[in-house]
Amino acid sequence: MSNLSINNLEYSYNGKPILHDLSLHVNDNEIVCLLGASGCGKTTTLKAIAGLLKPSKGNISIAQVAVNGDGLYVPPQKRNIGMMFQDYALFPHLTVEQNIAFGLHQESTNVRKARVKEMLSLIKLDDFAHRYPHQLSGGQQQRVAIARALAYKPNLLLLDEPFSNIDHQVRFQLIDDIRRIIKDQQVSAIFVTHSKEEAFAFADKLAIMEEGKIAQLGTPETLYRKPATKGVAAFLSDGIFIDAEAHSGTEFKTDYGTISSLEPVMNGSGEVSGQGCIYLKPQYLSLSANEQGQGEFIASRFVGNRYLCRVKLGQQELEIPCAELESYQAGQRLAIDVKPHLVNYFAYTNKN
Ligand SMILES: Nc1ncnc2c1ncn2[C@@H]1O[C@H](COP(=O)(O)OP(=O)(O)OP(=O)(O)O)[C@@H](O)[C@H]1O
Repeated sequence: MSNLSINNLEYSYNGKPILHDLSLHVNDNEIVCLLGASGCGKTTTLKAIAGLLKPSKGNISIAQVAVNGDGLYVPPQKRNIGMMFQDYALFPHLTVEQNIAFGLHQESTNVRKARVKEMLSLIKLDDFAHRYPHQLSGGQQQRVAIARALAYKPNLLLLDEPFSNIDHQVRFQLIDDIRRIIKDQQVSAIFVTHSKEEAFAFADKLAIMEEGKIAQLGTPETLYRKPATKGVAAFLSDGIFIDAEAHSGTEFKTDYGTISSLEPVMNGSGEVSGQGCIYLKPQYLSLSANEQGQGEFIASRFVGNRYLCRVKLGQQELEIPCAELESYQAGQRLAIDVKPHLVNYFAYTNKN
């Protein structure tokens, strides 16, 4: 069942449309990550859900209760939403347990104490109840922040870049911890990040925003394998687009030879055909020295477990993984071999 339901939302800043016909549905106990280019409207969407701004059109309901739409506007404090923002700092003059208890002032002392104890145990900081925020690491502070956001049992949790100030070495452990905490509390969450790695590690589904609306919502694997738009493909991977003519859903003629798809690429009326482009992902490409080759070697770099060879193809450049350091010279011609894979093909229309 949908915990959050947003339909046809519109919002403009000073007459400039930011959210445009945006619809999004988040199921019970589901973590959805909003991803998209800087400035595409992710934070604006969170603010609209939280009630921090009023959309000009559309409707929002949380836990099946309408909070926006048809002239209705429920203020933030009545939406029962938990928030955890990058700069949503803990109160410095309150201890850990006082921070967690902050939203529980309407509860009896006994309920408050029990809930704080439960939350402290959930975030594994039982022995830190009397510490102040400055006596905690960044990761511990974020665990307290999540406990504070969850303490009053919100219907929905909003997280805006909660891990961006956390050291890279401990970030993915913290992501695992906070995901476990959210799942334990059976709450739905919307999470905004700039990092694809964080999104893949934290979310059940990704919602990619483009031009003020959701371009595609689905599991990370589905979006990666079958991106619905060129924007989604380019956002999730580091490939390039090349022209292609679809002879069938499995055979595509390109300047780099015929590329085969392991599964037929379909559109609404069957297998695709005609002119379009293919999104070439580096992991399906291999290089070999060849004076007639269409690629030009630029340089390679070591990235820990492999090398990346930077190659120029026509006017575009991309980095292709190589297991070993190749002794190519700058400017050397290289042949590009494309392994059969699930091809991402986009038909050309009048628009593109
Ligand atoms: N208070 C404001 N007044 C005017 N324009 C604003 C305001 N807040 C945001 N904007 C504009 O609205 C657009 C969307 O901003 P928003 O913060 O939602 O983007 P975002 O996707 O979260 O970006 P980022 O990834 O950089 O954080 C941007 O072009 C931004 O400049």
